[in-house]
Amino acid sequence: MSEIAILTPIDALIQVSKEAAKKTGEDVAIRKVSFRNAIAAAKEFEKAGTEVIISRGTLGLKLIESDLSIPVVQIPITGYDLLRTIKEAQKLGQKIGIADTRDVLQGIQTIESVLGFSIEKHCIIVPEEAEAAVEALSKKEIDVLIGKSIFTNKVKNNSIKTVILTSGEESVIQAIHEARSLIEVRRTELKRTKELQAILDFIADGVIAVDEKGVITVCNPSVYSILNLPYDSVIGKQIDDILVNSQMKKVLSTGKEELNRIQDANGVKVIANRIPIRHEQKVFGAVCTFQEVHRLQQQEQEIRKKLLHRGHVTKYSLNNIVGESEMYQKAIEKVKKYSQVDSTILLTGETGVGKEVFAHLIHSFSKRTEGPFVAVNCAAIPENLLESELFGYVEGAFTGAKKGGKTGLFELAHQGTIFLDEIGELAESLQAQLLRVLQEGEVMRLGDERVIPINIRVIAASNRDFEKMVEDGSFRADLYYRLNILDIPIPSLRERILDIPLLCDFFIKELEPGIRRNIKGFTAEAMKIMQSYHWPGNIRQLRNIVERAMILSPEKLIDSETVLAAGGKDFSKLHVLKQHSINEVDEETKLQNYEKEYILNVLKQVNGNKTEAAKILGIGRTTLWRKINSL
Ligand SMILES: Nc1ncnc2c1ncn2[C@@H]1O[C@H](COP(=O)(O)OP(=O)(O)OP(=O)(O)O)[C@@H](O)[C@H]1O
Repeated sequence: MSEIAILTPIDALIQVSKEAAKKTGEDVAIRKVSFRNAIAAAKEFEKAGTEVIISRGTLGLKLIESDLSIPVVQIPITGYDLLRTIKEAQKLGQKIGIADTRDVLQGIQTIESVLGFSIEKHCIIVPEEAEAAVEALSKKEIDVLIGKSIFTNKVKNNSIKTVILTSGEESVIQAIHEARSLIEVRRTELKRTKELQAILDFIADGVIAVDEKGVITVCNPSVYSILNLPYDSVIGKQIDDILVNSQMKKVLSTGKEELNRIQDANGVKVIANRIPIRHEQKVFGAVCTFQEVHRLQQQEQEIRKKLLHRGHVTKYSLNNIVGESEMYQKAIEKVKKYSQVDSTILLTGETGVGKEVFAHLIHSFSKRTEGPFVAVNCAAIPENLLESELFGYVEGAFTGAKKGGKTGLFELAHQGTIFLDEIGELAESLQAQLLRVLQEGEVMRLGDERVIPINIRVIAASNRDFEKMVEDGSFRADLYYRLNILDIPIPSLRERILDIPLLCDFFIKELEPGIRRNIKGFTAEAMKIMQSYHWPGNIRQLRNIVERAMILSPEKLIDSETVLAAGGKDFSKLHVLKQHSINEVDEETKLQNYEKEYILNVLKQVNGNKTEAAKILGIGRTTLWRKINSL
């Protein structure tokens, strides 16, 4: 189908159009139509794919005003057409009259001055004035009437000759060129509209635009899904009928943008941006983009998880923790029960008993398991740094603050669990801040005034005696009660010596690939030694000694000599014990005495350096401090 079609009732123009089309090289469909069937014919062309209709005169106007959705180009009456027609009229008579619209008559005025004679002119505005125009010109005793067919048809006086004013080849060529440029412009526009449509269809944000009266003109699919509206149901409607409290009318009247506003949109919490659309200082519409807060939080969570996939996920499950003793199993039962609720948990127990392992377990059993697990050792980070680590900061909050600021660990734990190890070491000022986080469920970055709501579960752990700390005022009582909603005391290894063989087997298997020694286990005597030690460093210390014994052992079975060598200074007193037969001595007193002697020995060796001593003993500095105090 031709992209351009010329429709006209004038035979002469059909012929001219054929010649013109040939000269332009365009494939143009040319059809003779009557006034009555012109619109139907144009629609047929439109349906078949024609992109522009060309016509002229009153028929052209009729097509322009019709409901065709493709453009109509008018063939102009050029000065050349006028000149040609006047020359023809001169051959028929002396006094020439013309009836036409103002623009055509203006062209006549220029020609009159060139030709040196005047023409009677009658200006009309609508075709219905044709008859009156002809009558008025007749009264002026003209010999020839120049005009379009609607005028010449109306001449009743036989003495007046007529010449139809029509467009020549040049004018038709001009119209064909115009039609071609229109096609190109429309195609570019269409491409742009399609691109824009694809963007609007694809983006997850809801986009809604209104005109200056608040009538919805654009609405993308996300709007329907976020607001739960039937598809395609809002275009042409008033924004306030669709979105309660849309605030769009306010933006239209003030011309001021509104950014990052959290609001309720038909029951859905969204974060919205609204901006006015301006042209030459005049607001003629507004656009609103919005996102679902819930979705935003989910995405944020995903990003956080991806950025932090190392270190902020749980490492332990029930498969890699060992313990069959009744006490230990009771603690595990508590883990399973408490993990189902969101209340704060306090884990207590000596260093190395597995408090962090328990925290991981609680997280993985809880409904937060897909969220982050953030572990913070409050004793390992200096007090002045801990605040900014926990709460984060905004750019410029203090000298040395990173560009762009920093997300705090509380924020990073959003939708997950934060494990605050060694909570007993938390400075007083931070104790107050932590209490606020627990009570309000929100944090504020250093240097910022904005409050960030967070949804976290707090697990705290300590090997300190909280009741004593609360009593002597070094730990806030209110914070202690807040943390201690649910408590899980984890038994020391000393209290579950029956688990020692199991743990030894477990560590042998775990360490084997790294050490590359085929170790089968411990001799009975060696195991007895392991079970008679008081294990101040608990499971962590046991693991270290098993590793050392595996390396030192000349045989597949680790014997007592190897165990004592692996235990080194830790086990030196046990050597004596072994000679006495371990079962004869009262276990408790025996262990306490050994521990005392042992600690003093180590301290002596390192000239009283407690950090060094704690390292050798396999216990934390605070545990060592407590033990020295009770010597
Ligand atoms: N039940 C268990 N089975 C196997 N290994 C365990 C178990 N409990 C703890 N461990 C191991 O013991 C070591 C110490 O555990 P963890 O760090 O959880 O102790 P902690 O009580 O948090 O110590 P601290 O008070 O010094 O921070 C880790 O290497 C852990 O893998």
